Amino acid sequence: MAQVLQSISPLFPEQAYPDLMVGLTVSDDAAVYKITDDVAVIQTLDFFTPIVDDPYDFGAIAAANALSDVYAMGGQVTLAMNIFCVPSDLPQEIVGQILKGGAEKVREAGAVLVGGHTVEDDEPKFGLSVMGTIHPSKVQTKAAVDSGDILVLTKPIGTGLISTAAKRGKASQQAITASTDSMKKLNRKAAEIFARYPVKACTDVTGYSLLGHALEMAEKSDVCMHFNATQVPFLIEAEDYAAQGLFPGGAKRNLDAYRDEIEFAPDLDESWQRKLCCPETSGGLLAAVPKDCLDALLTEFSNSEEPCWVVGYAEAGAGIKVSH
Ligand SMILES: Nc1ncnc2c1ncn2[C@@H]1O[C@H](COP(=O)(O)OP(=O)(O)OP(=O)(O)O)[C@@H](O)[C@H]1O
Ligand SMILES: [Mg+2]
Repeated sequence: MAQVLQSISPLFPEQAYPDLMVGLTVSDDAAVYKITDDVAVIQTLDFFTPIVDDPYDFGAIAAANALSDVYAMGGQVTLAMNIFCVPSDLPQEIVGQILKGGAEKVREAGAVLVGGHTVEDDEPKFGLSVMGTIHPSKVQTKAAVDSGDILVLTKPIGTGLISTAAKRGKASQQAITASTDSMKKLNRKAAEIFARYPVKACTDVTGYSLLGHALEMAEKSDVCMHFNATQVPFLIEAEDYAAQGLFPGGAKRNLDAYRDEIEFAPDLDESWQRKLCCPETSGGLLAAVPKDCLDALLTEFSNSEEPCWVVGYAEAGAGIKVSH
């Protein structure tokens, strides 16, 4: 996609839009446009096909996922609009449940749903267009990781493994519930805590996987991001499903795409490598935290009963290194 976008980004040269802080050329989790010296708007949209059976949960997950890109930029959400593709024979009850799941998530985020657009389609698709706000000096990007920063992650990974196991009838109800709850969880509180500290670099972990999104940050920031594999948190039973080979197709695709830029320790076998490159849905925030505020930040996460794991650090160099 990045290559295709290069063909349209010259139509909008940066110098012609001095108030555009993040757009096509920079490319990040969301676009950011400065309105005044104190306020910038954040704009993003996301939608996808059902990834769970329950229509309410699907709506809630799609909404949490769409809202997440505003949180990844460090902002708060203000307005949301539904994007809805509906098969003509989908029962009204299911249509209503998808919309309700999304709307209740928008309200939980403190935003207001103000409209949307619906088209008929063979396969249902749902998501949101979201507007948020942020102080221009507080914008967090993928390009601002500094050597010496500590890498933290706010949700366990493994949603792709559990979804694949569920599709093949191999996942426990406990694992399916844990994964659904994780995907429905807003990144709001985590983003609010990051915003109280000098955190400049953040993204959310989604389809390109933990290491894929980290690689984007490493490349844009000109640093090497070093992960300790055993510090990476996994959802319950996700690693068991990996041991059974229940990887989604995207795990190998991601790994093949990034293999040249990732140096794995020799004892991290193909299964480990795929686990860390497995696509996630509505994952947590991956942030780079300056070392001198790490303890205070972790204490605040702990006091707020919000999870946050230290998973690595940034150092001089390039690409990704993963040790055991
Ligand atoms: N069709 C498109 N036209 C213009 N820009 C696009 C298009 N598709 C993606 N982009 C831009 O490419 C960048 C990456 O998009 P993507 O949706 O993969 O974002 P992400 O934040 O990495 O993933 P996620 O939305 O799952 O968190 C974003 O800046 C997005 O606005
Ligand atoms: Mg994102």
